[in-house]
Amino acid sequence: QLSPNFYASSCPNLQTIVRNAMSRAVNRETRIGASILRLFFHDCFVNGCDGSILLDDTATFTGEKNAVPNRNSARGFEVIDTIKTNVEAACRATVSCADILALAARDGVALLGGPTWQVPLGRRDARTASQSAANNQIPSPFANLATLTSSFAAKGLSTRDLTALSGGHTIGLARCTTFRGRIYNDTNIDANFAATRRANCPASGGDNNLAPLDIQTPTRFDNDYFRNLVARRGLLHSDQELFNGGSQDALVRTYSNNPATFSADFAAAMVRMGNISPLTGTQGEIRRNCRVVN
Ligand code: HEM
Ligand SMILES: [Ca+2]
Ligand SMILES: [Ca+2]
Repeated sequence: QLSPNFYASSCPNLQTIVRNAMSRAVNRETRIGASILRLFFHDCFVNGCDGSILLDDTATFTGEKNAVPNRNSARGFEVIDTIKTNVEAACRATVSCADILALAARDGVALLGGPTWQVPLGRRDARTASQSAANNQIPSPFANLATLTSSFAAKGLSTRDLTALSGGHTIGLARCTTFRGRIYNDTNIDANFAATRRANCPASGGDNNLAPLDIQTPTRFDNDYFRNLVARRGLLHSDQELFNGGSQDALVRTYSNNPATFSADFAAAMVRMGNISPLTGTQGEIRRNCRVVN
């Protein structure tokens, strides 16, 4: 029951406000488009797209920011704060943080050269968060294809959605700790690529050293992620699971040869991910500050 026109009369300039702020943020740091896209994924996979990931921990409230997949990793919260401030100035107490995140993720992708799509709107913000759900329901970079498939199925997403959405790894960076096992132990990896990555990710130490998820075009939203997988240059173990002799090999090849198919599937899958159990109507609230419940 979300609709792209949800704020058409209550906040007619919403999309322009979000787009302008994202444009400034991406110009300042291209990685921010990637970071915001990931925030949206990590929001939607934990009790739906309800802005839960945006809530700060306090003495009496345990949020999701310190869950294992997010701690020292999730970033871009200041940009969401800026957008929220601008949106509140134009349309007080009207637009949810969950919807702002959905629009910002779409705009980040488009600003880095990727597809665009209409974002269904009308989500409301959670008054709760779940660190344990974040730990248990956000997929691990060490997972195999069967586990990734079931993580996505648990959210109503298909294996085709899994593969298309994993194409989000065409932008952004990962810490050594998330891919060390792959570059030292996996055998389904290009030897030169593994050597290149080991140079800045030692067998011990350097846990926070960064490497691009897409070695070719880390700041461009294109289909190079899939070309890398075919060349056995996936950075995460979970990435290469999509092209390792299993059910997704053919689709990875299709995306690697046909950027338009990837773009269309990615956009459609982003809408489906954005539909994961939203709060609507009188559920939840319109948070005034994305970091705290009203
Ligand atoms: C399929 C299961 C997935 C796994 C196991 C996974 C895992 C990871 C890991 C481990 C990182 C690096 C985090 C760090 O080192 O701090 C990362 C980064 C990233 N992920 Fe995923 N991810 C998955 C799916 C997705 C999806 C569906 C999207 C979006 C559609 C996405 C978008 C991103 C982006 C853009 C980054 C880079 C963020 C930045 O540079 O700040 N990922 N992912
Ligand atoms: Ca959530
Ligand atoms: Ca790329």
